[in-house]
Amino acid sequence: MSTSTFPWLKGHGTENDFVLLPDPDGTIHGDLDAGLVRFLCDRHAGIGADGVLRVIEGSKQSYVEDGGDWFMDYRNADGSVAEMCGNGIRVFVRYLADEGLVGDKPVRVGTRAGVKEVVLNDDGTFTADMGEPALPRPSGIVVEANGHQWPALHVDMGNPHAVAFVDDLREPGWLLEQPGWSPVEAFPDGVNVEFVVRKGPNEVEMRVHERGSGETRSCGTGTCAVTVASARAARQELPVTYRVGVLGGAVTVTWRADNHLELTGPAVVHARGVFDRAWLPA
Ligand SMILES: N[C@@H](CCC[C@H](N)C(=O)O)C(=O)O
Repeated sequence: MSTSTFPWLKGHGTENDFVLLPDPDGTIHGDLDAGLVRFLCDRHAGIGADGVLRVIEGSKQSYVEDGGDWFMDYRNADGSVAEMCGNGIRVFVRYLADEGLVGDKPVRVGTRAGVKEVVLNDDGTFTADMGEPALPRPSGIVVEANGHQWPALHVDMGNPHAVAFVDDLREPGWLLEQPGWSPVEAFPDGVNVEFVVRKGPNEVEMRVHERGSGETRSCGTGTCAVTVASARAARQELPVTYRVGVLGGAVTVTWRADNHLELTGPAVVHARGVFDRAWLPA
């Protein structure tokens, strides 16, 4: 049964920002209403965020078989469900660590894309084992924005990405709408689109239009997809490490010899409050 007031926190990872909803027993929010998510993420009428991270004990959720120690119930700003969030998972563990809810061991975070292990590093950053990438369609994808088209690589990080190389990050123009893609059947559930420029042998910069959230200042799963596309394009051997610059900062991604992607970056929680459902529009 949902309560009339509930706690919330706000955090970000390289300025990809989230409202966190602690719900350890899964009883505060039931199945989390999409309308509530949209309201909380609204930057003018709500709190404002790219997405919502609901925090449930792994054994108290019923979305996946193995919910890990803690399950990250991720929702995009438009209320849709996504499988995984690479910046969100670091913010999620930042919250758990701040609250003393985890010890020194790697935290097993359950997601709809499987359990991911996250560690807190001595320098305050977090490293997430993001698992193996999949390349369902190694060629033939085209993405389109503002009348321009680019060939793109489909990289699946548990959620879908299309990575396109550009000469200049201004080339795609304003990303106010979801970029188009072809063939349409490649992404039946939509896609996150990354535009990338190479800055050096192991350094790239990117912009991203996220499915369900619009253009954001960073996307962790996107930085992994971009690393895969960049290393493949340069025919680099594994392991390989990239610095990936995003609008909100930079992260480090290592594509390990065992084919796992490891994402390292900052995560902060910077505000908290109590929300009253009576404030929701009728
Ligand atoms: N910002 C996230 C990705 C969030 C989900 C994405 N919009 C989707 O729908 O797949 C990240 O940091 O990975």
